[in-house]
Amino acid sequence: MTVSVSVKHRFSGFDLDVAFEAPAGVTALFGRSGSGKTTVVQTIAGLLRPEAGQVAVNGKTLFDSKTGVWVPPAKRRIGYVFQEGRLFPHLSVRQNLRYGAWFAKRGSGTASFDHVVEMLGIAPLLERRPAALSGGEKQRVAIGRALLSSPDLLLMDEPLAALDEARKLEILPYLERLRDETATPMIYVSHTVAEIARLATTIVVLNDGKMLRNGPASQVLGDPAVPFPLGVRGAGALLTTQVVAHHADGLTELSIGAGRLYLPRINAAAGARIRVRIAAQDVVLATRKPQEISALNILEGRVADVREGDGPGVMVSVEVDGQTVLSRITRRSRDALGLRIGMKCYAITKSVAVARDDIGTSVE
Ligand SMILES: Nc1ncnc2c1ncn2[C@@H]1O[C@H](COP(=O)(O)OP(=O)(O)OP(=O)(O)O)[C@@H](O)[C@H]1O
Repeated sequence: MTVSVSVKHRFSGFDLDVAFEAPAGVTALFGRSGSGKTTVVQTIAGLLRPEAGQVAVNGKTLFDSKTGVWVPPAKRRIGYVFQEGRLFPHLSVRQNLRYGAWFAKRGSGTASFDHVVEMLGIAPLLERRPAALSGGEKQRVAIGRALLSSPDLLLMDEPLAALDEARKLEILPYLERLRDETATPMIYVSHTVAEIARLATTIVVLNDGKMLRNGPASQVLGDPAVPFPLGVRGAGALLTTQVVAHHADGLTELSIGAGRLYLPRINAAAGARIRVRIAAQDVVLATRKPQEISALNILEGRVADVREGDGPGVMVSVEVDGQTVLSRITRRSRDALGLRIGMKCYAITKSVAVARDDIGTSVE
């Protein structure tokens, strides 16, 4: 199942020109406010007819400016989840969900009501009206309703933007399950790097209507050239690790090759694959293995890249067992350490520096 998008459109003062393929899994459209994310999603949904280009889902052409093909939105078999759930207020949760199922072609429905309800944890809510749900619960119901229409593609436009931090953390595991347990490809819009790092299989970075990068999540987030247009504070590499053990002092031990990470307890069984995003600004570098230091995470690697930005900082890529850790340090520190590509070095972070919402599950 792939989604192929190539669209050009002009608003006064804004030129959109974007082309990408979204393979199975979650493709995140990522970029600053006004970069064109929603406009792209609207062209896929059929809510905006672009001036030129093509949109195809699973080989089926939905729009082609050359041949004049234009499938109207209601016929596209695309589920759309907006910032706020937009549930029917006069219907119960069960009826809202049934409304989604009603749209599924008879016999073509791949999503079973019970499975969707279980996966999103909404069984206790079925008889309630939307007014009696929290923001996070409403979003879970909205996602369930979209899934039950058995769409070929699920579009989610900042589905967590209206939620506070606690609600976001509550809903992210459900979205991870959705990614891992359904075959429905998803296009997920966000400008929050932590959300993208948790969920994305593929990342498309947009900037001012143009595509800046497109590739597997760990590659894009680990690319030192990407963070600058997005703001250095958001920079951080994505690591795939494996749970080794849970320790009595409340720490979970994760492996990354021969290296070890110790993080505050993670709720996952030994052997589980866990995604961890480590913010570049939280990584300290040393050229000799530090002794008598409180930071628990000391990963041995090699300098793979050193990139200067406009300010006093540089972004250093450290290769650790085939994966990349990014570290943002000053030029002064780079010079003091004499960092050069190929040099052995140690990437150090505190266990408590890794935020809860930067730890997810991973199946790749
Ligand atoms: N109907 C419209 N008419 C004119 N300009 C528009 C229209 N819709 C969007 N734009 C402009 O297109 C640009 C991209 O908007 P878009 O909503 O796609 O950005 P976005 O990346 O989704 O932003 P945000 O994260 O703030 O939602 C903006 O400059 C916006 O003002």
